[in-house]
Amino acid sequence: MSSPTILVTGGAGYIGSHAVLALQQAGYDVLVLDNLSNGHRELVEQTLNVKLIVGDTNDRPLLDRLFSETAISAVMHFAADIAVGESVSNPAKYYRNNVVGTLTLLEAMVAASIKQFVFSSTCALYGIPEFVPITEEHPQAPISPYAMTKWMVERILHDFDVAYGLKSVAFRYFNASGADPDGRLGEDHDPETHLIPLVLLAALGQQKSISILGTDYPTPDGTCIRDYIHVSDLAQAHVLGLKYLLDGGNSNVFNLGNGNGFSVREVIETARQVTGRPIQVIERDRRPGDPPILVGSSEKARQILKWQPQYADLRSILNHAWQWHQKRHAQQPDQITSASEEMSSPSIETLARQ
Ligand SMILES: NC(=O)c1ccc[n+]([C@@H]2O[C@H](COP(=O)([O-])OP(=O)(O)OC[C@H]3O[C@@H](n4cnc5c(N)ncnc54)[C@H](O)[C@@H]3O)[C@@H](O)[C@H]2O)c1
Ligand SMILES: O=c1ccn([C@@H]2O[C@H](COP(=O)(O)OP(=O)(O)O[C@H]3O[C@H](CO)[C@H](O)[C@H](O)[C@H]3O)[C@@H](O)[C@H]2O)c(=O)[nH]1
Repeated sequence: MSSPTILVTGGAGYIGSHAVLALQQAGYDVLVLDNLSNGHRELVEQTLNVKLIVGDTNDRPLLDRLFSETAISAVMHFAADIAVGESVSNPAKYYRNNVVGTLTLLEAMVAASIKQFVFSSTCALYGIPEFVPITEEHPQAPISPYAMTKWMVERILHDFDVAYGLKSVAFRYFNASGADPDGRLGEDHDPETHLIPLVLLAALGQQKSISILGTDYPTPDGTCIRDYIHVSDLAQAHVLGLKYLLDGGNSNVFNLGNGNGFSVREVIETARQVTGRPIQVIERDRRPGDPPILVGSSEKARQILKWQPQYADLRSILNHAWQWHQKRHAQQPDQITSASEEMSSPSIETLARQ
């Protein structure tokens, strides 16, 4: 019997490419659909050796053709625009790509009778937490258009189950980070907005400094606290979520985090220790749309999916990311644009502790 074929949208991106690798290792056949707006062709075609269809989730005729030509068992949907700050200044882009694009994909799936869907949601839909660690029952109150797009898709998924029997698992990730422990894949966005890669780029000398975006949050050191989750652990959860659906599981939502919060300052300090390099810091104003603290409980995923993260400590996350960044920038010594470099001028400037 041949293996089920899984369509991975956004498989040329950061988390999607790690999921493709995990799916391959679990014995699935994989097909990637990616418009390469933020992804990497060579990652799919060379590193992962998987067929890439360069196309858009908004392209319904393409999706219809794809679903009629290939027997797809399930869809794993990573394709989206992902920058919280940009979603505040350009919400139209986010509602179109993340909501309309997903709706188009779901309608094509229903038309083709493909009934299993794994979705990249976000902990950002909880908004400013009323309690931590955040469980799946925590009230939802998104504070950015990005988070609102994920909230809307989760509502659509609920209604598509009731009306069309489409079964879904939505994973609400906390902060995806780290890189494949064997160094094959990593985080490669341009412009880069995420803290950990930007800190490591500063350690590498690819960025002059790292900006701390807000030092007046109601947290012990004034900087935002996040729950960093290793991308390979996320990928493993997706394989388990897929199996759960293919085994006949009902639609469900799961948090994916480690339950430990680290402040921006703590991440930078740990990065100094892991890399052994000085990292210069500039303190700037807050970035719009950032909740002060996001830390999650993933007990539900552990119990129902039997998910067991392998790399739960921040040092492993930073270490794997550091290995990958060193390799990546040794090959291509280019300069990555940091989204925060284009933001407001610094309020205070501090040189890093060495
Ligand atoms: N990175 C995180 O910490 C995080 C946290 C929570 C949720 N997520 C979600 O996880 C998913 C993947 O995030 P990532 O960090 O890997 O992002 P990424 O930008 O690296 O990957 C997204 C991929 O989707 C592709 N894409 C975008 N729009 C598309 C479209 N309309 N059609 C086809 N391809 C399209 C891009 O080219 C890119 O390769 C996203 O849905 C994101 O919202 C990420
Ligand atoms: O140069 C930077 C970049 C980020 N930060 C801070 O570091 C923390 C983490 O920021 P990231 O951009 O790395 O991650 P986010 O928490 O904003 O976003 C991630 O988690 C979100 C959920 O909160 C979304 O799902 C989003 O897609 C995903 O990238 C935030 O407090 C942010 O303000 C800085 O201080 N300096």
